[in-house]
Amino acid sequence: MSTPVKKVPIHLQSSQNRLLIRHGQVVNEDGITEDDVYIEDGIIKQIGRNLIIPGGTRTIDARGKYILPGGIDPHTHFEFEFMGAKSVDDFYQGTKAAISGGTTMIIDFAFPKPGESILDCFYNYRQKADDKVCCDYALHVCLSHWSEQVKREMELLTKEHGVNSFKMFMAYSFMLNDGELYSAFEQCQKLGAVAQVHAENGSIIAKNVEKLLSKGITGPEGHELSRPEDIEAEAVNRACVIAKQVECPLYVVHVMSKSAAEKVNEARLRGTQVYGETLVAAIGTDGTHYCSRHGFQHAAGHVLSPPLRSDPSTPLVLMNFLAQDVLQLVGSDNCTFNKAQKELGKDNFTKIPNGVNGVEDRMSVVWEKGVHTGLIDPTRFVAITSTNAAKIFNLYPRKGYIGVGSDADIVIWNPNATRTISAKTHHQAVDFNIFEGMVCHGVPEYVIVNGRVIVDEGQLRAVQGYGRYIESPAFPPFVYDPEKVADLKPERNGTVEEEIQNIREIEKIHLEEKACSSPTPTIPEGNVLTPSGKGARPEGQRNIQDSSFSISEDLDVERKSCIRVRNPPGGKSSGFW
Ligand SMILES: NC(=O)NCCC(=O)O
Ligand SMILES: [Zn+2]
Ligand SMILES: [Zn+2]
Repeated sequence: MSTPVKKVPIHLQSSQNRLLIRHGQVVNEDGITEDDVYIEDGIIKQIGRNLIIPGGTRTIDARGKYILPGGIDPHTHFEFEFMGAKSVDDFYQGTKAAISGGTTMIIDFAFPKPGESILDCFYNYRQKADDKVCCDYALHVCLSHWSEQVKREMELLTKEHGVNSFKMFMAYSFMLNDGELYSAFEQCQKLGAVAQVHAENGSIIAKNVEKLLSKGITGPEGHELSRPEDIEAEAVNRACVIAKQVECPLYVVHVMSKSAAEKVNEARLRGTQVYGETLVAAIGTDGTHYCSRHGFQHAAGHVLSPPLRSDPSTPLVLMNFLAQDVLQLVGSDNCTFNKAQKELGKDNFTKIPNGVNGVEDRMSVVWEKGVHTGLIDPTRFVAITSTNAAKIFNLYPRKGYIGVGSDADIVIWNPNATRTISAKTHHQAVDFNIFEGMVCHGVPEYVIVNGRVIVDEGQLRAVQGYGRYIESPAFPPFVYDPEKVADLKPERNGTVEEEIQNIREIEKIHLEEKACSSPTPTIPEGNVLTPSGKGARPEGQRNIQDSSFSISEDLDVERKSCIRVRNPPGGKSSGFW
């Protein structure tokens, strides 16, 4: 099977006019300026004051508003067949919802079906997505087993298909063991790819599940009990240790707990090249929703893995970690199942399809919890919702940046407007929203995707098939060569074409070095994504208490009251606790 060639509809082939955005505050991760932005043919052509532009150009007045790089959601699962169900947001509905919330690019995970090769899986995802996506997209590829064939196909995907990231699981039936992780990371390093891990200790989860079910705990509250923080933290630490052995850059997806984030931080301080992604779910809600008093539908609607944490301080702590560069980015892990699909686990929490919404609300919730509360400023907001993803996956400065030569993926953000999140009004296909009722300050009033105004004064006009597959080249310099790129910051008013050229040069050198079997490039130590000093954690915030607990440990009365024991063995009430 060959890569599908995408046909661009005739009405989208010509330049979608010209656009001038005036009087806004242009926000990049490194600063804010008051400038006008002129767009032509989907590309930012000029930035500055008193620009000379052709007559008849549409003008948007952004006075009092921010002009942000469109959000990049590095973690979605559209139309994903998982745990006996298929996620209901497909590539059309999912990307449409993304745009309505200010996200202009998504990176989905191609996950192979049983027996499917990763190459065929990639082709099949292209086939599913290309004609549906309303915004640009890229693909990570999941390794659901390890073999010589997988190893060969990783090379093809990296060299010929623009895949530069591979996700491996440390839990679920398709988890890799430590030796396999080692080999897979080694191959990633050789190819200039980023290794991604779902970090939870699958063997211990299996034991905990067995114990919980035997005690009659079958409801959604069992989900978090079977997967406590320690189990996440242990796997994060192990993945970091393995990555360090082979000097492979590591990206920990969905960091959900304080203890796991601490492990990412410890590894970074030790000089491991590791990046931590948390989820909008983790900073916008918490694991108290698993309590049985909420009823099955509500609790099951919050089930994802790793789970939301019952320690209610977790969202704030994770937001602080994002502020301090302990964590680098926020994804959505949008993997939506309707209430009827969640019912698959009515009698056994292990059968509840794992996943929640987030692609539409990610930007608003991060703004609300981060910028509106004063924990971060708009530049850090841009870094954690867009720029860092672009850097790690080698899309920068084409994406994640407002500069001359960058794609015109732009959001005009009104920090004073509010909206209330609800499943009744969201654009997603799913019939539940984990942020139901949350009032968010900060609304995307205009969303420009490749130069087209798709959200226009709040009105959504998404175009099916308008998005493109974007190749993610190997050896992202921000990951593989941080010292070289440190001096290459694009000039805001200059051109980024030169910058892109520089980056391509660095990639070329790496590829040539690899071809000559030269020694492995050394991975410089420490934080590479933010200006110096930003990553340093202020004194006094280092010893945040680890609140994880073991399922054999006594729980407080409040937690116990959240657990419903069904069919206790021998008809007695459970003596589990
Ligand atoms: N996170 C989750 O529960 N569902 C999506 C699959 C994954 O990312 O592990
Ligand atoms: Zn995962
Ligand atoms: Zn995921």
